[in-house]
Amino acid sequence: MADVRIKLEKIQKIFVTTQGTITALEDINLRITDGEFFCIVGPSGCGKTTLLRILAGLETITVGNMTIKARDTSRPLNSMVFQEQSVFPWMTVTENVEYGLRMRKMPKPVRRDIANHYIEMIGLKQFAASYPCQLSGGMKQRVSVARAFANDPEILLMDEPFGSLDEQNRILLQKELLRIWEGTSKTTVFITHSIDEALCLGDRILVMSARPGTIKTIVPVTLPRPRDVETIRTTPQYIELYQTIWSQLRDEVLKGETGIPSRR
Ligand SMILES: Nc1ncnc2c1ncn2[C@@H]1O[C@H](COP(=O)(O)OP(=O)(O)OP(=O)(O)O)[C@@H](O)[C@H]1O
Repeated sequence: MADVRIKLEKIQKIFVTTQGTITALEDINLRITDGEFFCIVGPSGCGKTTLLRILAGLETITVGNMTIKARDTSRPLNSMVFQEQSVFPWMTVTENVEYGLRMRKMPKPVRRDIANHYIEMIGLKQFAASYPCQLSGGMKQRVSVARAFANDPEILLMDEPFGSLDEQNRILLQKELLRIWEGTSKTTVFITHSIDEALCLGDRILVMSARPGTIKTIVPVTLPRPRDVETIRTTPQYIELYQTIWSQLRDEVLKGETGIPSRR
């Protein structure tokens, strides 16, 4: 069995605002193993981003413990990909992709090789010298994904990275992400609003409750790998898993909207 990479114990997160306190997360106990693709779904405002920001070290924990095992201290602990395009507009595609490596003072020829490798993998070789303003939204998001992988972090944190893309671009990027991830087996935590996306990509799916976000259930995705995102949706196994997750999520979405659980 793979080593535990991320361990969260009894995590609680309370935000203190001028209007009062907001309990965003409550009693989160979680173990994510090395190389796992771990997806998180949950109703809007249930604390998904807060949880990811805690993992990234961008948010403090009110109560509880977090342990992230680092194998190699010369590598960054994490890289984050956001929903909004977060490329630097004044840098070319290559400069964007190699940014983290440059910050780590990696020699230029080495970082160029790594950047070129990922630029090729995301299909932007012809645009390597282009600036973000010359790229479409989907292409810019590809650059963010390539930069995150080029950085070679211990864990990859993705907050709805394809949420703003159209259906066609989303499918293409899911395929590319799967291909790169399958080649690196990098521990990945991926937030999405889409059960479909979580099923196409994930090894396990955490369904969170409405705020305060707790762990409602964790569903292992038993679909075989390598996965073809175009055909997997038609399998009976996929349909069964979809229904299992939706039945858990539906009540929480309704609770989030109305404050009361559904009768169904
Ligand atoms: N810095 C902050 N200060 C105060 N409250 C916050 C802060 N960040 C998040 N919250 C609150 O914590 C709760 C969880 O927010 P969070 O953004 O983590 O949810 P989410 O599940 O990612 O939502 P969505 O799916 O809509 O992006 C919300 O009620 C939000 O208003």
